[in-house]
Amino acid sequence: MAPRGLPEPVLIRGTGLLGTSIGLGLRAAGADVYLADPSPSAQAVAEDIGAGLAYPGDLSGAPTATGSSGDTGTTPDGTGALPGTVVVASPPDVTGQVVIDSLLRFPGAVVLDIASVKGQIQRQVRAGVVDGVLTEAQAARYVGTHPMAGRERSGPVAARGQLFTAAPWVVCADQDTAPQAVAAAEEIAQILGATVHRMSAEDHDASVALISHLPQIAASLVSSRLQETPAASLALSGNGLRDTTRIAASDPQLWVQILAGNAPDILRILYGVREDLDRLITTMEDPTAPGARLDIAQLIAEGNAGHARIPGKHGAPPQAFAVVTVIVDDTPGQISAVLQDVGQAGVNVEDLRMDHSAGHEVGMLEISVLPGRKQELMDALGAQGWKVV
Ligand SMILES: NC(=O)C1=CN([C@@H]2O[C@H](COP(=O)(O)OP(=O)(O)OC[C@H]3O[C@@H](n4cnc5c(N)ncnc54)[C@H](O)[C@@H]3O)[C@@H](O)[C@H]2O)C=CC1
Ligand SMILES: O=C(O)C(=O)Cc1ccc(O)cc1
Repeated sequence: MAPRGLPEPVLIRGTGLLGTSIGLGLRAAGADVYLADPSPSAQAVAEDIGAGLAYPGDLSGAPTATGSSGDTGTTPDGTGALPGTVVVASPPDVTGQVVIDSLLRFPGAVVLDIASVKGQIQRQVRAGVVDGVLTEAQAARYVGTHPMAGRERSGPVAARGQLFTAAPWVVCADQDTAPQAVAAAEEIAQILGATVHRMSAEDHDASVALISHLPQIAASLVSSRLQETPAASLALSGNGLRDTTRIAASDPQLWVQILAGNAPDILRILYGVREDLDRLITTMEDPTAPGARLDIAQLIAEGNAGHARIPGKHGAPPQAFAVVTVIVDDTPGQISAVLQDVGQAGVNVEDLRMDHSAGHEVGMLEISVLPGRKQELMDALGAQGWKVV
C-alpha cells in the first residue's frame, strides 16, 4: 500500500549508496519509485536489486517544464507518471544544479536533496532566484535534507533499505519553504524509520563540521600514519585502533566535495585542534617538566567530558552500560547460541561487539547491558556453561 501524504511517484536522481537505499526503503513501504542515474550501470544495479523502475522520461538536455500547461500527468512519451517528489541523491558538487533542473522540469513536484553539506546548495537555489533562473514559487518547492546515516562504501551494491532506521534526518526548511515540501521530506524520513531534526542550513553545517567532518579527518590522519607500519606492529591492533579508524575507508571522491563544501566551519574547529595539538607537543617534549603530567591528564579528562556528552541509543541521554564479556569459540552458531541464552535470561542487549585477538581461535563477545542487570546476566550465562570474564 502506498504511504499516505507522500506525493508519488518518487523520482530518485542518483542511484548510488544513498539513492538506492532510499529507493529500497520506499519500495518496501509500497511507494512508487522511479530511478535515474547518468551511470547506466549504477541505475541497472539499483533496478535489479528492487529499488524502483527506470524513469521513462528523458532527463538529458536543458529542462523544459513537463506538466505545467496542458498537464497530462505523464512523462512526455506517455509511458509513466510525472514525479510528485524528486529526491536528488547525486554527489554534492552537482546537487545544486540537479535540484534547479528538477524544479524547472517538474513544476508540480516537491524537490529535496540529501547532500552532506546544506548551505552551498541553499545558496545556489537562492542565486537561481536572484539571477531570474527560478521564480520564488519554484524555489519554495525545494527543501534541503541530510540523513545522518551512511557507510564507508559507495555505489548501489552497498545499499540497504534499513540504512536509516533510528538515524537522525535533518530537514533544513526556512521561512520561504512551502509546507508541502517540508511535509514530503518529513514523510520520507519517517517512512524510512529515521528521526526528523529541524535545523537551519547554517546550524546544520556548523554541527556536521564537528560531529561528522572532524571524525573523518581524524580517522584519515590516524590511518595515514599506518601506511609504512610493519605488519608485526599492526598484528597487535585491537578495538582502539579499529574504533578510531573505521571511517578512514571512506570514498575520497565524496569526501573531497564534503570537506571543500564546508571549509569555513571545519577550519574554525581545526584551529582549535591545532592549538590543543601544539600544547600537547610542547608538553611531550619534556614530560617530566613541572605541570606536564597535569597537562596530559587534563587532555584525557577533557576527552572524557566530551565523549560523555555523545547521546546514547535512539538519541537517549548518554548512559554508561555495563559490559559482560563472554569467550566463544570462533565457530558457526556460537554467537546466536549466547544471544539465545541472554534472551532466556530476560536481559535486553543494549549494544554488542566482537573482539578478536590475533592468533587465537576464540572471540570475545562484549554484551552491553543496563548496569543493574550485569550480575544477573553473568550468573545466568555462567550457569549455562559459558566462559564469562
Ligand atoms: N555516503 C554516505 O555515507 C552519505 C552520503 N550522503 C550524501 O548522499 C549523496 C550521494 O552519496 P552516495 O550515495 O554515498 O554516493 P555514490 O557515489 O554511491 O552515488 C552517487 C550517484 O550519483 C550519480 N550521479 C553523478 N552525477 C549525477 C547527476 N548529475 N545526476 C544524478 N546522479 C548523478 C553517480 O553516477 C552515482 O551513481 C551525496 O550528496 C552525499 O553527500 C548523505 C549521507 C551519508
Ligand atoms: O559511517 C558513518 O558512521 C558515517 O557517519 C557515514 C556518513 C557519511 C557522510 C554523511 O553525510 C553522513 C554519514
